[in-house]
Amino acid sequence: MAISSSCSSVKAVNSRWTTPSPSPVSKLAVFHRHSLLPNLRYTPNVKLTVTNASRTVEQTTLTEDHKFSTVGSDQDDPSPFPKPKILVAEKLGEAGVNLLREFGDVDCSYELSPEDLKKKVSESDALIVRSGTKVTREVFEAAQGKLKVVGRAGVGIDNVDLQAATEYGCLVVNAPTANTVAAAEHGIALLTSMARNVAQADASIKAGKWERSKYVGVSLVGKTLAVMGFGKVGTEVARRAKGLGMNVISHDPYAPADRARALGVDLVSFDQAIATAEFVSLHMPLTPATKKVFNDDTFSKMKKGVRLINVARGGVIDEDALVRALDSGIVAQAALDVFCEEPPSKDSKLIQHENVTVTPHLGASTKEAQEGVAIEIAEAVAGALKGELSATAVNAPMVAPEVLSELAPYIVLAEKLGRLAVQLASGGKGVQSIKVVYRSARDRDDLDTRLLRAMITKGIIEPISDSYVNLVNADFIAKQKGLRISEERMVVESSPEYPIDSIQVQISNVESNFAGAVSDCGAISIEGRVKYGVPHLTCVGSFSVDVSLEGNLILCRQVDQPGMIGQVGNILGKQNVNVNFMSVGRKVVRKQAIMAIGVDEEPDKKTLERIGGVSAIEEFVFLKL
Ligand SMILES: NC(=O)c1ccc[n+]([C@@H]2O[C@H](COP(=O)([O-])OP(=O)(O)OC[C@H]3O[C@@H](n4cnc5c(N)ncnc54)[C@H](O)[C@@H]3O)[C@@H](O)[C@H]2O)c1
Ligand SMILES: O=C(O)[C@H](O)COP(=O)(O)O
Repeated sequence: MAISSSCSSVKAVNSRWTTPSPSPVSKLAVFHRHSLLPNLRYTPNVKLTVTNASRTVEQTTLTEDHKFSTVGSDQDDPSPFPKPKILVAEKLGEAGVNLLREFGDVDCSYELSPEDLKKKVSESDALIVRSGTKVTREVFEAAQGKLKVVGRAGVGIDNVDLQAATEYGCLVVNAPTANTVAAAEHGIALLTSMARNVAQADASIKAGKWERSKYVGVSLVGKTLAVMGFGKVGTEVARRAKGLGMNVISHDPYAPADRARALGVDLVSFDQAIATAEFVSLHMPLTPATKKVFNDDTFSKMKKGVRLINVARGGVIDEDALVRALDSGIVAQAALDVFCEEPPSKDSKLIQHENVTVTPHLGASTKEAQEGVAIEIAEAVAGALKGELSATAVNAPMVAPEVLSELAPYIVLAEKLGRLAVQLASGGKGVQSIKVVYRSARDRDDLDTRLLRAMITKGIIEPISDSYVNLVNADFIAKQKGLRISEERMVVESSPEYPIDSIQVQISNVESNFAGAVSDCGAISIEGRVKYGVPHLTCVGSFSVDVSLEGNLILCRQVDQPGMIGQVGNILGKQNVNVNFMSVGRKVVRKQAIMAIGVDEEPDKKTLERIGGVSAIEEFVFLKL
């Protein structure tokens, strides 16, 4: 479905006036106090100090429309806005909870029923979970856009419906590093205890038995371990297994071979790994591609008597097939920390199997890891609520802080250009086809435009719909609305010190309510630049102008003749409308010109009609920024 513009426009010819749509800025101002991607405004040289238990950072940064230039404890924050509500739905380390309390209202409610969870998220800005809570589409539906961030206090995000989160514009962040060592240590604990029957022997002796010959184990030294998934945990398991004298191979289609080689690990194919190894340890994520990847077929390819360790996700194994492989002796033993269903049913054949050792998803459960994870996720969630782009975002592009800070004024420019362009479109066909041209002196791959594209999309969509657009859902919403946004990079000769020379937004196949905005190629076209940190409109159609993008804008197409600035300025002045910028662009002297007037206030209908009544003015339009 294409979107149609119904923005305010006035034509001098027939003086038709349509009611302006409500200002998207006012709609968003409150909302943005604690939301991902605020209505960014660049205030050069503003210092932001973020202080928390683990670090103090000072950096030049963005502020929001309402000039929230400092973020800190309650005492420092004079903001009249309420604190964000953060629901912690599973046990989180104390240090993380304390960090969150400095920033928001924290509700620690554990073991919520799905119904209670849905009720609570509809009142929460952020939700923090571990692996025990299913954050389903229904949860996002129930939140009705209130939920801005889901924080997964751990690595695996298979319990969060990422597609639904993205559709609802909710950022998902995780804590991917703090439990790596704990998980690897648990993997090694399962490997060694399985090889020596520690758990079974312990149960036997507690049952009053003394079965020394029954529990003869196998040695690890010289045996081959296949690490399936050479990521963070897999790497640490490999490192430790090497220390135990094992020969380690690994399968991971995405891991760099040199990283493996540096540890003395050979990267091999899946089939080679499982056919060669005496021990197979699983460390891949649960994805559609890895679901039940260990099944009857793959077990049949394994070395007879193989031993299996799983501290990744239960779902990568077909559990019924594993029982069959254990019964047939293909798999001699299995040590499992994770299960398809958690907790597994008490009478599960797999759990009860005498050759299986189990733990209740304890991989990340060390004091150290839990404190680390809690701090990592608290920082990520608080940062996201402040509008920072998280380094651990799972469903949004990650933008490095230095890139963000450099792009800050261009982000504002991008949104304003999007907002202006869509207000220049009219007619029943609706906006469908948008082209953005970035002119830059930088190399092609040295400019990340995802954020700019998202902000242009936001600028285009928000004035004409009630969708809330942010970096997370911009592409999704654009697609849903039938918008095709293409991007083009043009390398120009200017200073590479600045990331972008200019941004041009073109809307094609649509009529305009201001013919002067239609360029020679038939598309509505506007262009802007950042000058001294301030976004400027520099081109309308094929006319050059130069007006700072602050307040609102009046564009007039007129005969280029003396006295025009005075006449229009007079009309505005009489109504106490302050002009903040004015620029006239023309192609041929004394022919046609475009006058761009930046105004602080919104002129009333009569004032605009008077401007339209000036005889040399052929058309004009009032645009909200
Ligand atoms: N049991 C626990 O408590 C616990 C603790 C931490 C992590 N985990 C789980 O361990 C797994 C690994 O965590 P991580 O932090 O190392 O993640 P990671 O993202 O660093 O590593 C995962 C690796 O798997 C690889 N991979 C993806 N698809 C693959 C495939 N088809 N075959 C082989 N490799 C594939 C990726 O390339 C990546 O290198 C995750 O499933 C995570 O949820 C469990
Ligand atoms: O993916 C993870 O980080 C681990 O599985 C840990 O899960 P947990 O937070 O539920 O212990």
